[in-house]
Amino acid sequence: MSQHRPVGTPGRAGAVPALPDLPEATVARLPEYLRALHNLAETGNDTVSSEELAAAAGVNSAKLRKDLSQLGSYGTRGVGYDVALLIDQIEFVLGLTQRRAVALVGVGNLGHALAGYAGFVSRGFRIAALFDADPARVGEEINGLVVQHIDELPRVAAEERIAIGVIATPATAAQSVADQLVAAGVTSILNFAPCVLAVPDGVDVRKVDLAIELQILSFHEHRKAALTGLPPASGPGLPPTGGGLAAPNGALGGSAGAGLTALPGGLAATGTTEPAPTGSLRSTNAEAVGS
Ligand SMILES: NC(=O)c1ccc[n+]([C@@H]2O[C@H](COP(=O)([O-])OP(=O)(O)OC[C@H]3O[C@@H](n4cnc5c(N)ncnc54)[C@H](O)[C@@H]3O)[C@@H](O)[C@H]2O)c1
Repeated sequence: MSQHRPVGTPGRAGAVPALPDLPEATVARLPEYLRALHNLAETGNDTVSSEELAAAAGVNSAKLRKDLSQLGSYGTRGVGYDVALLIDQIEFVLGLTQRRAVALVGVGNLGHALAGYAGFVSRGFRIAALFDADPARVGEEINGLVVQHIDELPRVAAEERIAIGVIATPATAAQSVADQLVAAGVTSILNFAPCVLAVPDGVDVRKVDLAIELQILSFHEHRKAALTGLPPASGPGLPPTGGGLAAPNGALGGSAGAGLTALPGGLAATGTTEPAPTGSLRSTNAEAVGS
């Protein structure tokens, strides 16, 4: 007996299929399952157990079973999940059954790398247009696409039915670019600029900031050093600042490395990390990495 109960009815002309209202954390894990499933399919696997899929996706198997049950997918006892069917279900829920057109704004260092990234196409997206404000960049061809002036955005967005805008401009230009994208009808934005964007209701913003990811890893390094009492691997410390946070000396076993300075309220500052720029840590937009 098949234990897959598909949500909605993919492909039924004229019908708006029912979609489950999934927790954001589940939505964030679905692409991981999809990537693992595509790898399994490519290596000739027709079925997969929840344990195998969980290991391939790097999550806990109970969490995976719970996530997939919310899609109406329970697997078959003794057999596992049908790989092709689960790919279809996840792609349907993520809206990947149609190739969405993406516009990239800001074709500098990062924009060049993104424009040349083959992974977008294989994961269901089509970079349909590249824009920049610098006349020196307009007309340049990257991966078969010609960079257009940002003033062309409204026309091109309508012609290409742009669904998603990617911002790779300096932070100072990002809000104005977001406003232009929204005015052109774009309702989903992936923002690489280190700033918070204000957008109207109904517009989704995801933010990618590798520096924030590094800062989070830095916190864990910092904490490990405090717990073990070993000096951090990064070498000699900088002069203590009031901006850093660390565990209190006493509570975490005393000598947590050179430069650990007790602060009122059970926090301490070490001289081992530079203070984080406050702007980059204030975000109301969803983080696209590590959320
Ligand atoms: N998210 C991350 O992990 C990450 C990593 C690296 C860089 N960044 C950020 O990405 C952004 C781009 O970085 P970069 O190194 O590619 O910068 P860059 O200066 O090389 O490129 C920026 C491009 O944006 C264009 N631009 C500026 N204003 C514009 C406007 N109003 N409309 C259209 N185009 C405009 C410029 O002409 C330039 O070509 C920066 O905000 C940077 O901080 C983010």
